[in-house]
Amino acid sequence: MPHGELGRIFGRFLDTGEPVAVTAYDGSVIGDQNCPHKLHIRSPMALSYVLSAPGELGLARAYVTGHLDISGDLYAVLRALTAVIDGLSTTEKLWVLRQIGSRYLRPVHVPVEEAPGRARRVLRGLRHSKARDSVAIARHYDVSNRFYELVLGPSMAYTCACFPEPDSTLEQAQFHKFDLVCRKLGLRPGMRLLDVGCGWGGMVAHAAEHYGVQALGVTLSRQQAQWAQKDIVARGLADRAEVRHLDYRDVTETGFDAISSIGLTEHIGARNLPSYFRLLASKLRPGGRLLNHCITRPHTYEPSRTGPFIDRYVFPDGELEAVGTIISAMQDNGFEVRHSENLREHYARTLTAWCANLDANWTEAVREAGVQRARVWALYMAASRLSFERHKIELQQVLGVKVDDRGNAGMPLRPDWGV
Ligand SMILES: C[S@@+](CC[C@H](N)C(=O)[O-])C[C@H]1O[C@@H](n2cnc3c(N)ncnc32)[C@H](O)[C@@H]1O
Repeated sequence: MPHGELGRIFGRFLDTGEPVAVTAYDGSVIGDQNCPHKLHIRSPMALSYVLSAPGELGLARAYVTGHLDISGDLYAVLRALTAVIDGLSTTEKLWVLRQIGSRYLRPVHVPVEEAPGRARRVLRGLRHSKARDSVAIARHYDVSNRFYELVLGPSMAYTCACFPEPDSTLEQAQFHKFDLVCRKLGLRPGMRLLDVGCGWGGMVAHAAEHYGVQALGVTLSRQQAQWAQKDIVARGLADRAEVRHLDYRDVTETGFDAISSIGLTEHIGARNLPSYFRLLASKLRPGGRLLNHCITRPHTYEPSRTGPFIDRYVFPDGELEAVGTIISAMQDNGFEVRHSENLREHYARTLTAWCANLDANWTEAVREAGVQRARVWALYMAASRLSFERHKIELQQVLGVKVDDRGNAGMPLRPDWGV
C-alpha cells in the first residue's frame, strides 16, 4: 500500500507490472521496496522541474540536477516510467500536475542556476549555417576525448555497431560495422575514400588498414580531429589515412571512388538534404558509391526536430528524417539507390554497451566531465535505447551509386556483403 501524500497521488498509477519502486522525501514509499530498481523523489524541486516543463524536459532537468534520482538500473526505471506515462490519459496527467501543483508548489520556481545548460541554450545565426553548426558540434563532441573513451571503449566509434552474433562484444560489432560499410562500398586497394563526419577516425583507419584505400576523413570537432590524427600515426597509417578538422562542405578534392557518411545526416537538417546529397554526388567519380548511415524516424508525418531534452542538452539542432525522405533526396540529387537496411536492434545493443561502459567508469567520467554532464549522457543513452527498442526511431544504411553517363552502376548482379 502506498503511504505518504505523494504516495497517494502517484500510487494510483504505478501498477504497470514493471519491476520498479518509488520513494519520496515526504516518506512516501510505493511498490515493492525489495525491487532493485527505484526512483527517488529527493526534494520538492524535482516536482518544480516537472511542473515548470511538464514532460521529458522537466523530468530530465529533475534527474540531471539530482532532485530526481534512481538506484539500480536507469534504463529499467525509465522503461517503467514511460509505461506509466504512456498509460495515462490527458485528464489523468492534468490531475497529477494539479495535485502536486496545488499542494506543494506555489509559485513554481526553477532557479536559473539550477536549470542545467540554461545558459548554453541559445544558438545564434541561421540554423545549419557553417558558423552555427560548428558551435552546435563543439557543444556535443568537444566535451573531453577521455570522457568519450570511457563511454565508447577502444573503438571510439560513436555510431550504431553491427553485431554479427548475439553475444559479440561491442568492439567486435564496431569492427564488423566498419567492415560492412567497406564491403557495401566495394572498396579495393588504391581506391580513394572520403568519410564525412568521421568522428575519431574509426572508418578512415579501418578502410586504410584492412582495404588498402587512400582515406580522407573530415569532422567539425577539433578535439576529434586531434585524437584521430594521433591515432593514425600510432597505427602506422599516416601514408594512407588523413583526418582534417573541416566542414564537409569545404572539402575541395573530387573524383573519390567512394564516400561513407556514418552518423552525420542527423546534423544536416531536412531542408539541406538536397544540397548535401548533390555535394556528395559531385565529389564522386561516375560509378562511385555512397553509404549513408543514420538514425531515422519511422514516419514522415512526425516532426523531424528531436525532443526538447535532446535538442537543448545533447544534440543541438539535430534532426531526424524518415528513410523514405532520405531515399527520395538521394534519388533526386544524383544517386541510384541500390540497397537499404534497418539496423535498429543493433543500435539498442550498442547503447546498452555504452551505458554499461559509463556505469563501470562512472567515477572517472564524473571527474572528467562533471556530474551533470555524466547524468545527461546516462539519461540520453538509456532513453535512446528505449526508443530504438520501441520503434520510435530506426537506424538506416542506404547505399547509392552515381551511375555513369550510360546508366552503368558497376554493381555485381547479386551483391554479397555477408551478414
Ligand atoms: C555521431 S558522430 C559519428 C562519428 C563517426 N562517423 C563514427 O562512426 O564514430 C557525427 C560526426 O559528424 C561530424 N559532423 C557534423 N556536422 C559536420 C559538418 N558539417 N562537417 C563535418 N563533420 C560534421 C561531427 O563532428 C562528428 O564527427
